[in-house]
Amino acid sequence: MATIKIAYASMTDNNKSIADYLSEYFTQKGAIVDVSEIADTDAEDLLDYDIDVIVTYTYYEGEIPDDAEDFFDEIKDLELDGKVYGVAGSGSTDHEHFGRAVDYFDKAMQEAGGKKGSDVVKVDEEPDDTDFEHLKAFADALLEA
Ligand SMILES: Cc1cc2nc3c(=O)[nH]c(=O)nc-3n(C[C@H](O)[C@H](O)[C@H](O)COP(=O)(O)O)c2cc1C
Repeated sequence: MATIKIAYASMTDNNKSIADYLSEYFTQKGAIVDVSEIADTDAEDLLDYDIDVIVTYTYYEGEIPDDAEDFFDEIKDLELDGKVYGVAGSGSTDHEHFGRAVDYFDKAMQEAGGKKGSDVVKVDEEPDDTDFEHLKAFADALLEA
């Protein structure tokens, strides 16, 4: 049975909805899921699970959220050694750098030696039914990676 960590950053709950959806879906599929806010998570915790999922908003002009900065920096010191990961997140297409924090985390996890189990998923503001379909495919790809 796969163990999965979902670490998320969210101010107005769009990314919390994504994390909650993924948590429910993985649980339905028989995985053991642990969900926490990035601000309360040590990056080293990622080493304890079979699959790591990061869910984040993007802030300022395409930046990592303040509450995710420490966690992001800690990822650089990890040796993920082929561990499967995926990154998703809600941003806003009203901004020039739509969902860029998602790409930053994806790159950091890859550079730390993670195995990308799915393409990233970016959501425009609140997730709708189409987004949930994309998130389901994202979750399935991670389980199969
Ligand atoms: C001041 C500010 C700056 C933002 N900058 C960006 C940005 O550069 N790129 C982006 O995709 N979204 C940007 N956003 C939009 C948020 O990432 C988006 O609303 C997201 O859904 C918030 O997620 P949350 O509800 O989980 O907090 C910005 C929002 C605010 C309030």
